Amino acid sequence: MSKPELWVIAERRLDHIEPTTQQLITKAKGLAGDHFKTVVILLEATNDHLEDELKAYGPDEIRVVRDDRFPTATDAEHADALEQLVTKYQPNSILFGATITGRSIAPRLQAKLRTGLTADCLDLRFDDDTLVATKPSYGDNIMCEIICPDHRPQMATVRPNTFVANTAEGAATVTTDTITFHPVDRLQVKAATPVVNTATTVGDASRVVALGRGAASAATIDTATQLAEKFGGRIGVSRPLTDQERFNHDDQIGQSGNTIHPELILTFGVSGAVQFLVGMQDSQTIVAVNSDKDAPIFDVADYGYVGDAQAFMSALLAQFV
Ligand SMILES: Cc1cc2nc3c(=O)[nH]c(=O)nc-3n(C[C@H](O)[C@H](O)[C@H](O)COP(=O)(O)OP(=O)(O)OC[C@H]3O[C@@H](n4cnc5c(N)ncnc54)[C@H](O)[C@@H]3O)c2cc1C
Repeated sequence: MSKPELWVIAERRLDHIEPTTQQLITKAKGLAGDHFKTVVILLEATNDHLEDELKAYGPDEIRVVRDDRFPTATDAEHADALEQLVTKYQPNSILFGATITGRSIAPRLQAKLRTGLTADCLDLRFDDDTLVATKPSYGDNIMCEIICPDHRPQMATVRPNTFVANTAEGAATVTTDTITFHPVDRLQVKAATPVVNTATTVGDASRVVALGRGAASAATIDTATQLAEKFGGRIGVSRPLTDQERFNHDDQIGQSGNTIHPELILTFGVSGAVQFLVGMQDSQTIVAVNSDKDAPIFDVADYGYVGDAQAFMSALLAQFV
């Protein structure tokens, strides 16, 4: 019999919390309602205080386990520690970020617990106490809702940036717990060298100029680039444009690209296929320019203009001179 606890497994990135953790806390609080307690599980070194980066997001409890081996522990050692906590507390459900680390630890834990794990989810909801996890399936062509009716805990990994992190009222209780650290000798982390990655993806930008097949000429892309510079934003593209040499997967918005929530997105010549919309429809303000008045992008747009992308861009750019 599981307890009504919904867990988020906190992930460390260098000396900070990986932002997907905060996004998952906000989502978990929304899912929990009055029925579940949201608990963040944090494995950290004795002198770490990563819980300080989590409190503001308002989980009911942050359960901390401290051991100086955690920062360099292997994924197998993390999974072993988590198994001990799950056995002790019997949570109803556990959420991980679908990051490289989350994708490695979650299935190890799932195999130990002999339960179900839905990977790379794009949405979550509860049907009573059954977690309904939505994920793209069959070559990403359909969205499947997957449940694990017979086993607990229910587990899911969630794609980064699928949900927005919001700070919340209420003080989280911080508790400490212990486990027995079982070293996995056949695998040892000898050193950890941070990879300095200065590359950004469209997911990092707060303002985005998004181009689709109706705005794909070299001249239009040049105008869009100037516009993005004026806005202090970044170019993003629909999938067809990743065929062009100047764009790649880091620039792609959508189901098989990046999920983004910028404060402003201007879309030009994008039809609004569901695979594109799922990656940007939660943007704060959406402006759409399309020559087809019936294009589905207008269904999600706050402001729409029916007409030529290049003409609109040039007119907008002229306002900055
Ligand atoms: C498994 C799978 C995963 C996918 N993942 C993604 C994904 O992550 N991201 C993604 O984007 N797509 C994805 N797709 C593809 C998606 O289905 C669409 O084909 C794609 O989004 C269409 O891109 P588009 O809107 O640029 O092009 P189109 O659908 O061809 O639309 C072009 C638009 O431009 C308008 N237009 C034409 N000329 C002008 C002009 N001069 N001025 C203004 N407007 C003009 C047209 O009216 C039209 O609406 C995926 C598909 C599959 C099957």
